[in-house]
Amino acid sequence: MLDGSVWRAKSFGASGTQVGEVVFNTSLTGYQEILTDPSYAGQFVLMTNPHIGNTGVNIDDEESIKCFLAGLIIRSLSISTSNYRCTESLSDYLSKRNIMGIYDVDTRAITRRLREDGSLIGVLSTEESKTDEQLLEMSRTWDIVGVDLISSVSCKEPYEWVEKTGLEWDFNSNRRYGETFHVVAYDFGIKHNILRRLASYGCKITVVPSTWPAAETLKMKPDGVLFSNGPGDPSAVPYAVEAVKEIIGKVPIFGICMGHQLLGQALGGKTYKMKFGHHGGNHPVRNLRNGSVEISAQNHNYAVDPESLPSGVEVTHVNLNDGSCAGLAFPQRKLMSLQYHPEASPGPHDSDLVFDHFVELMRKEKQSI
Ligand SMILES: NC(=O)CC[C@H](N)C(=O)O
Repeated sequence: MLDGSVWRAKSFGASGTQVGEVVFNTSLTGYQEILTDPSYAGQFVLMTNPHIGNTGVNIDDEESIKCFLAGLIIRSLSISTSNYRCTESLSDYLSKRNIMGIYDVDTRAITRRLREDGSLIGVLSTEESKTDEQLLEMSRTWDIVGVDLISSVSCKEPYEWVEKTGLEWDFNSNRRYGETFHVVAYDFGIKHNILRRLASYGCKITVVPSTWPAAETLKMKPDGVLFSNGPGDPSAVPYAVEAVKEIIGKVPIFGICMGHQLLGQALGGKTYKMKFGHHGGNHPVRNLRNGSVEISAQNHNYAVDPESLPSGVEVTHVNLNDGSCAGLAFPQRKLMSLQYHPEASPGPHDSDLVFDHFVELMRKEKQSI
């Protein structure tokens, strides 16, 4: 890693040499959804839960069309899989997708280091011919800051999304209205469960690429626009901030994670890189409007600086671990956003009703016209 440390481990999945940013994720389970979350592009995910692989993988839990992350780092790779939904072992799955994994490495020691030093660039290699010094040099000359990662994970053409959450997994199906709202969803690396939850809440969705012009979006006369999650540095994608700026105030808006950060910038605020970010399914967040606490799923390395926001913008949620901004609203401009993941997948479902709040925002707007 960039701090000069070298860790010996066993390899599984693909072989080769890969560079990326090392982050740790504290989720106890849900590794398949984590592997297919496009927001991990350019990163190695280190799971702090030591036992990974015991439920295998299945065909339904994919959060995108492929694994975009740089690789997986775990303590112990389960020698067997036991789950009625399992169709493949984790190891075969990673091999087929050409993703590197390592195990039998002291993940607790690496996590402690990341907590002290912050996220670090690392290199995974199975190539005996490469010296430690060569690998360390790769970690010194590669960076994730300032790089546009959303364009490499976004869809290339618009498409419609209709699939809802399967009934056996829909724990919140009582709050539905039978009315349909057309949402244009910007794909900065969108997780499928955001689309499924919106569909379950009565939305007809058109997913558009990250570079889709705002004018084209407005021509579609959507009831609302969603700005999705996505990988990397929000300051590296000024074209997306411009699109957000052009849409603000014209239709109801919901931003999630990267979408929230782009909204923060479009409103005139600043984002900054956090020391080691938030990645896990156990982050307490306080809703400042009603005082309630949600346990949330999170995955981000950047955050919006609330001090930098203009007046009128309300901080609606704070992360209780470090006090950072976890949600915004600007009622006059019909927008709301969360830094974390209400769609979970994986993670707790406490925040699911925010999709209902977005639908409410669209309903009010429709009634007022
Ligand atoms: N999940 C996301 O959308 C992540 C947003 C951004 N890439 C960050 O790391 O902060």
